[in-house]
Amino acid sequence: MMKGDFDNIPIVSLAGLAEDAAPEERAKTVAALKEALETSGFAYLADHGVSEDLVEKMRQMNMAFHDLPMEEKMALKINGFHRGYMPMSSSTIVTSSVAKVTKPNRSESLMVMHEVPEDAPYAGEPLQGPNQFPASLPEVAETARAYMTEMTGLGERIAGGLAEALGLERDWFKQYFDNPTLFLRLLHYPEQPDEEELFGSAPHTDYGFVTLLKQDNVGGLEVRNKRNEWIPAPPIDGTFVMNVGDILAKWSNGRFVSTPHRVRNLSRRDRYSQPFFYDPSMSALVECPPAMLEAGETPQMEPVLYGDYLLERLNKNYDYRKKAS
Ligand SMILES: O=C(O)CCC(=O)C(=O)O
Ligand SMILES: [Fe+2]
Repeated sequence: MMKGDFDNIPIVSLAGLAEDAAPEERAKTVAALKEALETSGFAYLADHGVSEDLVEKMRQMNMAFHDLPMEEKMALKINGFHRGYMPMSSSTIVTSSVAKVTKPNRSESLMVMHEVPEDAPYAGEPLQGPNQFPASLPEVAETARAYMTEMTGLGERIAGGLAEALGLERDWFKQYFDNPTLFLRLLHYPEQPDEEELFGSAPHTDYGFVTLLKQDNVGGLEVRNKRNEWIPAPPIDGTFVMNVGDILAKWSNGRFVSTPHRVRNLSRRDRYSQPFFYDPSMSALVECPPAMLEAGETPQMEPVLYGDYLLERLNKNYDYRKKAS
C-alpha cells in the first residue's frame, strides 16, 4: 500500500457494516475500507443498504428539475444559506491546490442542504436556513428529503467503520455529527468541447468528511494518482463512488487521503450526477484523536471548528458569496 499509488478504484462491499452483520464480516469490511482510503481515497460501495428505487427516483427528479424553464430555476437562485439554483459557470474553484483554474465549471446545479426547522435555536446562523425547491414539481423536495435521510444513515454506518479503521471505538465520530452539515447537489453537465482548462468540474479535492456520489451512465469522472495520471471512475451499477474529503484526511492525521478528481463530459449526451456530502456539525471541534496516534507521532493539524473551516472554503469559491463578503 502506498498513498496515491493506484490504477483502479476498488469495489468494497459494506455488508459488514449492517446492524446484524457478524463480527468477522464487519472486520473484513473495515479492513477493505481502510486499504482503499489509505491508497486512493476512493472506493465503489456495494451492498450499501440504500434503496435503488430511491436513488433512481432522485436521478429522475434531478433531470426533471433541470428541464424546468430557466425563469423558474432563476427564481430559486442560491440564497445566503447556500441553498438553491446555481446557474452554469457561477463557481470557480480558486482554492484548488490541484490545478490552475481559470475557466468556470460547465455545470448547473440545485444545491440542497439539511432542513432547518424555523424554530430551531440555530436558525439564521451561517448555512442554517431554508432550502429552495420548485413549487411546480413538489416531488423534487419530497425525494430530496427522503434521499438525504437515507444517505445520512449510510454516512453514519460508514463513520462507524472509519472509526474502527483508525483504531477507535465504533461510535467515536458520533458526537461530531449530532447536527450534521449535509449537501445534496443535483448536478447537470451539458456536453462540452475538449478544450484546454475547460471542465464540468475542474480538478479539486472535496472539503468535507466523505462524499457519496451517484452518477448516471455517461461517465466522465476521473481521479488523479501520484504519477499524475487521470484514472477513469465510470459508473458501476448498484454502487456509490465514495471519496475522502479534506477534513477527514486532516482528522485522520493523513492516514486517509483526499484525492484530486475532475469531470469532463466529452460524450455527446447530457450528464447528471448527485453527490451527497456528509459533513460534521458546524460546531464540531475537529482535532486529531490522541488515541489514534502511534508512539512518537504528532498531530499535523491545528484544532479547528468545522464551521469556521467550511465557511472560509465556501467564501472563496462561490461568486455569490464573494460579493456578499
Ligand atoms: O459529478 C461528479 O461526478 C463529481 C462531482 C464532484 O466531484 C463534486 O461535486 O465535488
Ligand atoms: Fe468532488
